[in-house]
Amino acid sequence: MQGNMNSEKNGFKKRIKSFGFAFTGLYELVKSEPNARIHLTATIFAVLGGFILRITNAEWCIIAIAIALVWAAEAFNTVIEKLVDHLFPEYHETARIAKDISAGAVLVCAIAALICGLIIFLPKLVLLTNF
Ligand SMILES: Nc1ncnc2c1ncn2[C@@H]1O[C@H](COP(=O)(O)OP(=O)(O)OP(=O)(O)O)[C@@H](O)[C@H]1O
Repeated sequence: MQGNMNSEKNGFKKRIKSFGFAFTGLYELVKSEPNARIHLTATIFAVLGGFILRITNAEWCIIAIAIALVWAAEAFNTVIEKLVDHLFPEYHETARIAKDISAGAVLVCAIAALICGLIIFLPKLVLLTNF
């Protein structure tokens, strides 16, 4: 029983620590990647825009998914870049292809997020400027 409780405690502590590592990872991402700082700026604008233009719950869900998609793609792209740089310090065709495909994935997500943002915010901005 005592052993169980201890392992649960350790398990809970471990979960908290894991959250800490995950936040450190996000901090490293923003610190080391200029693109991540662009995503951060876009995220702040999207959230502020959401409040100012009073978007609906469904629109918030779409914006949240779009933001998460871009951040996740950028994070995985950075991981791939770092691993590729470690494995192939010199020019290598495999490294080029891996990095280009990974960058392509970010581009696809960013374009989708931009389209969602335009569809949601543009009509509201037009209405706002008309009155
Ligand atoms: N070791 C390598 N071998 C071959 N080509 C490479 C290598 N490293 C980078 N490249 C090529 O250079 C491009 C840019 O790589 P780099 O590591 O500078 O990424 P980046 O443009 O800085 O990406 P990000 O802006 O997302 O950090 C890659 O997409 C790839 O085409």
